[in-house]
Amino acid sequence: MSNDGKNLADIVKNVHRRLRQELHKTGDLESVWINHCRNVPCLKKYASSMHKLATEHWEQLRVSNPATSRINWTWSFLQYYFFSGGLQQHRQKSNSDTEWPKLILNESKVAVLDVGSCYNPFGEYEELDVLSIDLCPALESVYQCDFLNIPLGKTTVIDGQSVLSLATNQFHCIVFSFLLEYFPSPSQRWTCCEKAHLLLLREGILIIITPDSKAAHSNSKVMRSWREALSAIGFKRIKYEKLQHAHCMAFRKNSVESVLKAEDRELLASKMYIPQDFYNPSDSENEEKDEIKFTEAELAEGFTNLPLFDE
Ligand SMILES: C[S@@+](CC[C@H](N)C(=O)[O-])C[C@H]1O[C@@H](n2cnc3c(N)ncnc32)[C@H](O)[C@@H]1O
Repeated sequence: MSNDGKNLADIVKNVHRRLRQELHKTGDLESVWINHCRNVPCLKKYASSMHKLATEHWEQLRVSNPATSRINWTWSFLQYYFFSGGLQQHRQKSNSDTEWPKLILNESKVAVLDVGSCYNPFGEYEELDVLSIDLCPALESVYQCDFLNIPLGKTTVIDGQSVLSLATNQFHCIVFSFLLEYFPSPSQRWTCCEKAHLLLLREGILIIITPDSKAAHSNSKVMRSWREALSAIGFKRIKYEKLQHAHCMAFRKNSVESVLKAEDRELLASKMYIPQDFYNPSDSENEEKDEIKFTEAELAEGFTNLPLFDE
């Protein structure tokens, strides 16, 4: 990547690192998050850097090598699932007698909620009816909203450029593209996934994309842990693929909400970890070495556990 691209990536990574540092120092997740949301100059710098990084630098790679793109991957999965019989195949596999509502696609469009959208990358697809939200939008087509704290209710309320509440059981698809690792705590990642489950229609899809330029097996333990946590919420992973720079996953909402006990929720939330959670982020040298240590056996197991398709 050029120097400009590297500088932009550093701005983005430094915001993530600073959030982890603050949490490590204070242990007070709520205050760390509130202070972060109030730091408008920092949010705006992040938004413009991320926008530029994605549209000027990563876009070049997308053009020269489309198979590396998380946007292309998501679109191709949605085409398969909603327009080429994927939904019906998975309904049969799940042995469910659920009737998909007749209005499955309003005017043949898939209703997508893109959380942490930044610059509305899915807005280019006519077949998608996208509601793009972000803590600090880079473009006007994206609405301001803190997904962690947005109330869920019967209707989606939009006021000017802000989303004030979101309707449950409304979306065919929710996208978390490079979102979850922004948060300094596993419990925040868990909260996002629980909310996604409430917002999706039954048989809807949660897409999770998380960056990782290492080989697939090196973080297979982490991806397996996420899969277990999401399964307890009622999501079944129906597709996994490791691209050059990201893990891409599609989870299907297979069941209605399950009632979890408080202690189970705590344990499950802790499963939404990322390797960086375990390091003292004040030692910035660790940042580049942030991988969980694996035994040889775990590495071998990792190879067999990461097929292109799970089913
Ligand atoms: C790394 S960027 C990813 C942008 C885009 N989804 C992509 O794939 O290029 C993460 C985005 O998540 C947004 N974000 C972080 N926390 C959020 C929250 N609680 N609610 C909504 N957006 C959030 C950030 O503002 C940032 O734009």
